[in-house]
Amino acid sequence: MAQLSLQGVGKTFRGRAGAWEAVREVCLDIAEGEFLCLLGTSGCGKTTVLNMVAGFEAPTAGRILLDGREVARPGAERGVVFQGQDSLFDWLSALDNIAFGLRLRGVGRRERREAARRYLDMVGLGGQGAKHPAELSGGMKQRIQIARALANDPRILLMDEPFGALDAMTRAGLQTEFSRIWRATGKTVLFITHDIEEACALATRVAVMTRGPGGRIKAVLPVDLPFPRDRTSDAFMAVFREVHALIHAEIAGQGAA
Ligand SMILES: Nc1ncnc2c1ncn2[C@@H]1O[C@H](COP(=O)(O)OP(=O)(O)OP(=O)(O)O)[C@@H](O)[C@H]1O
Repeated sequence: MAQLSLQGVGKTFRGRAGAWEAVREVCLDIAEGEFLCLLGTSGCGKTTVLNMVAGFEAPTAGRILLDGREVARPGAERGVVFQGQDSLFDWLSALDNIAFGLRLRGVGRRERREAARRYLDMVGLGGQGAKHPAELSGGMKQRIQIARALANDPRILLMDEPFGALDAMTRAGLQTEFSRIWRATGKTVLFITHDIEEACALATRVAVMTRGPGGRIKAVLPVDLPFPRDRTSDAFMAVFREVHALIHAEIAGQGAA
């Protein structure tokens, strides 16, 4: 049984501007420990899908099952890492930001400090836990967000373009590190991106969406390449080209055919 199953999921927003169909009939089965990248052009509905899996939004069609049970609300077994770096609490140190969820769950001070230190080390920021968000670079803040999500020990990480706002070199470095962390922890990851290279570097499967409105899953491609991945290898280039062709058909408007 898939850990996470999206079955004919649709979302139509209704507001003052009228109805807007963001996604239509999205079907996806994600196995435990998988790294699935949801890739698509801007506005195709990627964030909408992630928000529904997170339980922030309810589907208007179909259903989402987690371990066979319908998702109705957010839950601690799903950790979310957002786009950008604004979700950290400015008034808390890096360490206290990481420990925040544990504190809410009533974990004792010593235990949560130990856990926070462990995850701070894991994201390569050991010894920098006393710094506040204003004293951290963009890449460091994203590492803290990842550490904070991991500290809650979720079964699934939901990540919405977590490296999108970073410069190319920082982004590539964090991709490599996060891939290592994923392999070490065995978490299931649903990762949203519009970056083809990022998807090919990280994913075990890439799900390509059609362009919006009413974005659907156009194709799901397995990326059967060993980790750590060599982005200059012929095999990597071949996968990149395949995904690129699917995405560019969408940009050129041939996708619906
Ligand atoms: N709350 C909302 N009310 C109305 N329309 C919405 C709402 N949220 C999203 N939409 C619309 O749904 C469509 C999909 O938006 P979504 O943010 O899911 O796309 P995306 O693929 O994540 O885009 P991007 O890559 O640019 O972040 C867009 O046309 C957007 O305007």
